[in-house]
Amino acid sequence: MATANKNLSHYDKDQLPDATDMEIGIVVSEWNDAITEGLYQGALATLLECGVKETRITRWNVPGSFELTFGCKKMIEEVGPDAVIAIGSVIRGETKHFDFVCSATAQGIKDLNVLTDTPVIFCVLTDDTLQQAKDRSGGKHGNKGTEAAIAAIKMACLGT
Ligand SMILES: Nc1c(NC[C@H](O)[C@H](O)[C@H](O)CO)[nH]c(=O)[nH]c1=O
Ligand SMILES: CC(=O)[C@@H](O)COP(=O)(O)O
Repeated sequence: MATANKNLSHYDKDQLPDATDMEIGIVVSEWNDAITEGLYQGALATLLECGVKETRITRWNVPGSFELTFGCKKMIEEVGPDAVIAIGSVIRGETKHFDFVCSATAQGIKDLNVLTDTPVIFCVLTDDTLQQAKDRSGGKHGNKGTEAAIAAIKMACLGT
């Protein structure tokens, strides 16, 4: 289902696991920060609404989405959260750089999910236009940050 047919911010809090004792890490890319800040605010608000304590949410910034993999890896090693949310916004430019950044970031985050025992949530928008990014970070299609926070809560206690 395309995002255009689904509100990214829709969820039923009563259907979620108890998140009151969870430790959540959030690594935020500074590229397109107007977008990534919107994603971060969506994720933060949802985590707090679902009972995660603000003192147990750790935020680190990295320069761009390509650095999210290293930032999440370092967060896992040094903080040891129950889950990490990787937040980025990649917007297509004139060259193929978009394709390489998106692919490397997605593969790197996938690799962390395979190689570590900590779930890393892919909250990276990969848009052709700024408007598409705005629509998915608190706009008409909701906020992928909300979706990512819900995924983090669910994955943090998977199998327990
Ligand atoms: N163009 C975008 C980038 N580019 C920067 C890379 O992510 C990386 O920081 C650089 O190549 C140095 O390693 N990053 C984004 O997050 N979004 C973009 O639109
Ligand atoms: C995703 C990017 O790296 C891109 O925004 C850079 O723009 P350009 O391809 O015009 O150099």
